[in-house]
Order: sequence, then C-alpha cells, then structure tokens
Amino acid sequence: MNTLGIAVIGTGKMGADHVRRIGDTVGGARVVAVADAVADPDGDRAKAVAAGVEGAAAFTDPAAATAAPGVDAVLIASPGPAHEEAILHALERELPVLCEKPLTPDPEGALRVLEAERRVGRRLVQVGFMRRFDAEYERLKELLDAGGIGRPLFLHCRHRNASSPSFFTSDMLISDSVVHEVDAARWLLGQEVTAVTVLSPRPSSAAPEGLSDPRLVLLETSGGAIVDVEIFVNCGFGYQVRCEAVGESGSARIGDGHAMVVESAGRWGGEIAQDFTTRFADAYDRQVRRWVAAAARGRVDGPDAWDGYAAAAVSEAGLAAGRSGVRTEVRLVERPELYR
Ligand SMILES: NC(=O)C1=CN([C@@H]2O[C@H](COP(=O)(O)OP(=O)(O)OC[C@H]3O[C@@H](n4cnc5c(N)ncnc54)[C@H](O)[C@@H]3O)[C@@H](O)[C@H]2O)C=CC1
Ligand SMILES: O=C1[C@@H](O)[C@H](O)[C@@H](O)[C@H](O)[C@H]1O
Repeated sequence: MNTLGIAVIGTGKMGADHVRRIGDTVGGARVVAVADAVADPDGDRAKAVAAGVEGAAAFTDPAAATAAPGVDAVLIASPGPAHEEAILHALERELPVLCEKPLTPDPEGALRVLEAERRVGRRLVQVGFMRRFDAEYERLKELLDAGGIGRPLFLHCRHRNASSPSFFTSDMLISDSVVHEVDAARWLLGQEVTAVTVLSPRPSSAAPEGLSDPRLVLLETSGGAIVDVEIFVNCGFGYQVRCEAVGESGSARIGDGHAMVVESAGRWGGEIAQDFTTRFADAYDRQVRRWVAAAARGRVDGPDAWDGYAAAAVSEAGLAAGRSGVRTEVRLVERPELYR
C-alpha cells in the first residue's frame, strides 16, 4: 500500500484540522472520504471540507464514508457519544482507527470496543491522547522512567481553557477535559488510577450559569502516588496545561510555555497560547504521522483501546465523585491478554 486512504468522520474543529494536517504535514496518507452528521444534515460542512481536498468524497452517513472505495483507515473526530458506533463500523471492516478522545464517554461502550477488537483478534484502535506525542511530556516521561527524580510522589496538574463551548457541562470538565490528565498520569507513572475525589469551589463568576467551574480533581494511583488536577475551563486569559512531578529526590515541571520572554520598557513577559490547536499543534502532527505509519503496517503505536477504557472508567468514578462529593473507587475489569 503506497498511500493510506483515510475516511474522516466528523468535520468540526478537530476533524477539519486533521483533514488539513493529513494534506499538509503528514506524508503517506490522503483523505478520500469525509462525513458529518447530526448538526450537518445536508452535508454542507462535509462538502465544504471535501471541496478543499482533491479526490475526497463527502457523505452524510458515517458508515457509508467508512465503506467508500479507497478507505484503508478511519479517523474519528465526531463528539464522544458518536465514537462507539463509528469505531464498530470500522472494526467490522478490520480498518485501523484513530479516535479522538474520549474513546467513549462511558466504560460500557469502551468494553464493547474491546470486545469487537477481540473478535478481530488484533489491536486496531488508537485513542487521540495527543499529549503522549508532545515533546515536553515525552521528556518528562523519559526522566521519570530513568528514575531522574526518584519514585514519583505527586503530579500537580493545571488545565485551563480560556472559555468553554456553549454545550459544555459540569460533567464534561471531568470526562472531556480531565480525561487528558487521567491518561497522562497513567502513562507517565505506568500505574492505574484507583480512586477519584472531586472538590468544587464556588464557581467563577465568569462561568456560564450552572457550570461548576473550576474544579479540583484528586486521583490516587496503584503505586501510591497522588495526582491533583485544577480544571478551569473559563479562566479567560488563555490555554495552559502544566504538570509538575515531585519525586523522592527532585521535581520537574513542564508547560510553562515561555518560548520567548521579552524584556522591554521596564517589564518582561511572553505570550499565552489561546487554545489547544496552538499549544499542541506539533503533538497532533506527530500523533497523526505515527498513526499513519503504524496503520500502514497494520499496527497501533500509541494509546490503545485499553487506555481509552481505563480513562473512561476513571471518568465514571470522577462523575460519581463530583455529584456525591465522596471519594469514589475506580472499577476496572481484568486487562485482556490482547492489551498486555
Ligand atoms: N485532542 C484534543 O485536544 C481535542 C479533542 N477533541 C475531541 O474531538 C472530537 C470532536 O471535537 P470538536 O471538533 O471540538 O467538535 P465539533 O463540535 O467542532 O465537531 C464535531 C463534528 O462532528 C459532527 N457530528 C456530530 N455527530 C456526528 C456523528 N454521529 N457522525 C459524524 N459526525 C458527527 C458535528 O456535526 C460536528 O461537525 C471530540 O471527541 C472531542 O472531545 C476536541 C478538542 C481538542
Ligand atoms: O480535548 C480538549 C477539549 O475537548 C477539552 O474540552 C479541552 O478542555 C481540552 O483542553 C482539549 O485538549
């Protein structure tokens, strides 16, 4: 196979950005089909995206896009609740998948994905936890793996968005946003999350009515570390993702984002990225490039469906903890052989 033919499902902010990067920066692949649905019943959004890509066909039915001629792999960028159906269509055809996070909003849906992969007999699904492809996160992981700061005791995480979309709910602060820290913590520490506690201060006056924003999420891990995550999705001033690891013999911090500091007129300062498409641009590029290379060899080279399931199980516990105010344990099924 020379060029991987990709169907992109969901042509909103992330889907359109992935279509652009496959055309501009990722070699060895081309978009041959795009589909949108629900908010795009006439296919206008998909047609507009397809119009910019030579040879790409537009569909209103995601299953039809997946079955279109020339499709070798599927990139899913529809909203979380639509992921399971799209993944199952792809797995029926034994196609490699890159699915934006969260794999599914709930662990039950993720287990159905694991079962579908078991039927195929090999791993085909990668989840879009792009922080694993970010240069700063990679350096932190290398340091921790090398024992550079000793046994990790804490991860102190800050995850701030300038503003939240109109459809954002208090649950989504956990299942859509903190899910990134859940995956990053599992990956950085090589441990599972075992319990979640959520503390919710009086909401910021900048938060839309009814949105519990910000929140503090505490994760306990199987190796005895504690991860605290401040999630604040209407902080107003920009996009910040920071992580400080504290170990028995040192600490390490990423995410300060001070690419250039300007000193002038008696002041110093720099710029703050305004959203994830800027802060993680390189990580998205590397994620899709690595997925394309692995998919062409019929492999998965990144967070897999088990990682998506584990994150969904932590989200479920986090949602319960957020509603009850009570520490909630995470329940995981035994890890299937395929993911060991
Ligand atoms: N990795 C990351 O940093 C980020 C990941 N995401 C994830 O990407 C996915 C998409 O998010 P956005 O692009 O921000 O949303 P969006 O709302 O901009 O786009 C979603 C698109 O999917 C379409 N759609 C809805 N139901 C569909 C269905 N059943 N089949 C096909 N298309 C359908 C909508 O009409 C819309 O065009 C979500 O899973 C989200 O969590 C979003 C932002 C950043
Ligand atoms: O995945 C993302 C969004 O869906 C989510 O809503 C944001 O909070 C995250 O910062 C972004 O990376």
